[in-house]
Amino acid sequence: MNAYEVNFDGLVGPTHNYGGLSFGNVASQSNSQSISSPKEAARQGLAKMKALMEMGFQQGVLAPQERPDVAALRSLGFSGSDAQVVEKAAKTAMPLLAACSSASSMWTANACTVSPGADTADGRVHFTAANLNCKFHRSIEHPTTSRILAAMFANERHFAHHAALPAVSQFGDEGAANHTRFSKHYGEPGVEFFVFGRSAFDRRFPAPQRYPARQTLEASQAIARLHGLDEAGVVYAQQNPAVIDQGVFHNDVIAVGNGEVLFHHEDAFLDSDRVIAELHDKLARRGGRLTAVRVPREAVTVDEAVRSYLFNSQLLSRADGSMLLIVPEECRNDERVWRYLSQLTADDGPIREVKVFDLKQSMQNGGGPACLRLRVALRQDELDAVNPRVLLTPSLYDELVAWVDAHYRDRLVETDLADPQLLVECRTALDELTRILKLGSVYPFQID
Ligand SMILES: NCCC[C@H](NC(=O)CCC(=O)O)C(=O)O
Repeated sequence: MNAYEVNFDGLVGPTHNYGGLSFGNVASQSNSQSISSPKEAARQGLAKMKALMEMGFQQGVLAPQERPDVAALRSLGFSGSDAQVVEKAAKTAMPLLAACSSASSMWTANACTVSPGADTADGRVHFTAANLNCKFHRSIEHPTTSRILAAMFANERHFAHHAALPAVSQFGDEGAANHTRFSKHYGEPGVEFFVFGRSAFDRRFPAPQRYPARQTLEASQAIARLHGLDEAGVVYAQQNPAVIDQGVFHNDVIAVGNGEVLFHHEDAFLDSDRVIAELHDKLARRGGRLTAVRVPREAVTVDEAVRSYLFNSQLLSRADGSMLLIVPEECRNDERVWRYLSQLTADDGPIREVKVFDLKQSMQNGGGPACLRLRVALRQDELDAVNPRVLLTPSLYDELVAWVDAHYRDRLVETDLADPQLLVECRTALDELTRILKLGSVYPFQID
């Protein structure tokens, strides 16, 4: 039976702005208070989705969230009508309003962790929503994320959904950004690779000193248990704490894997040789042959990787078995990174082509091509069970562009978040979107 990797890209929400909310994420911190364009951001994301669809890849869409999150503000003590809640928060606690207004759910690599049916004990595709509890503005995403995933993958025979892990930092979980899967073919058992930043319960593991490690070993282990993964098909690795301290807040800022290929910086992991050897052995027992493309620091420094987002790329398998790398424009603007990429595709390795996309609006908040997509490997029968309206087609693309143009602002700054009209605009847009994508009622304003 055929099997595919389907990329579900996050549709950027109408409140996309630069709140400077993510300590440890260099782009988010340095672009704080810049002027954003929600419309341009959404269009840039849609252009990438369309391009992949036109290249023949399976492409899906994941809906944004209701923002400002009035329910979250109410839980923090703001009261009155919805408009009053927003006004009071703006007057007395602007940082909280900004946090409750972030469009951060666009980075769907952080929506959940997914294990394909070929890897799990019951043969179903398993999803665990990420609690994202390192940052308040992201910790409020998972209840709606769970409802949206349930509406997209609404078939109990094929899909199993798990609620987010306990909402404490000891089980800090950032979803697929710290998870990669290797396999010879998408429909066959593979090796799931979990990369964590620290251990919460075992003091023998080192930890970063400057910036937080968002993902814990214990969270990754819990997900492997929930999904019913076989130890023979699981590898855990600790991210190098030194690179977290240089701004690598998720593993997908320093490594990306697909099929039988791992593309990574030489400083990405602690005990790198052991990690690669274990991946190699476990994949070999699944009938695959790992190729690790290791980028030396002489070619690209960690700092250059963080600024260009070289590794926050999409590594895609083409029909002929070779691979294509989707990188952000920032890679072409960096002379050394671009030189490295030119050499990479000229060499005899698995990566034969590089395509560049302008994702500046998202990049300025630290979200590149890989952050913007959730990968779900599906066999044909599982793909047939997905809500068909969330799979991109030329006509859905046209509909979504028209929807963005009708509802999104061209420009947004922090003071605009205080405008109660923004909430009305957001709800009107999302109400229409749930009809376009046939999601049913998934937003708090639709169900409360
Ligand atoms: N995978 C990419 C995630 C980027 C995301 N940035 C943010 O939330 C920045 C939002 C702001 O600063 O407005 C994060 O750090 O989790």
